[in-house]
Amino acid sequence: MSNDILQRLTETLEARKQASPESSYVAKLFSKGEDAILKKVGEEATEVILAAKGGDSSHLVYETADLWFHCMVLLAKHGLSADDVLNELARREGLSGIAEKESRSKD
Ligand SMILES: N=c1c2ncn([C@@H]3O[C@H](COP(=O)(O)OP(=O)(O)OP(=O)(O)O)[C@@H](O)[C@H]3O)c2ncn1[C@@H]1O[C@H](COP(=O)(O)O)[C@@H](O)[C@H]1O
Repeated sequence: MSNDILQRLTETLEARKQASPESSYVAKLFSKGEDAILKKVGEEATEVILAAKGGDSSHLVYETADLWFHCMVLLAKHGLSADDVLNELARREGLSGIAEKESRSKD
């Protein structure tokens, strides 16, 4: 799995912060402020649930991409990026490894 797309998208989102609102979808969303971004995250999360219930796997992937994308816009708004989330997941993986080793050593 490659994180290149996340890196490129992160750079694009950062660049959109300086762009004029009418120039692009992301620039317009940034200009509307955090509540507009949060609204999109909420809508896309609902669409993911409906897609999962609908049983069409390609639709589920499509809606999940929309949700991940809007979460990345939200992270960018807060000066964060996908890297911060990946680091948190890596940290948890490390923790779960430690917990697993601890439980094995007790056996
Ligand atoms: N990955 C995405 C991406 N995923 C989803 N979307 C947009 O998110 C919106 C999804 O919302 P909806 O499904 O509700 O559709 P909508 O009715 O058009 O949305 P609203 O106008 O109601 O907000 C659509 O307008 C999609 O085009 C995205 N827009 C942009 N990107 C990436 O962001 C980059 C920068 O985008 P621009 O700012 O448009 O250049 C692009 O190069 C892409 O890589």
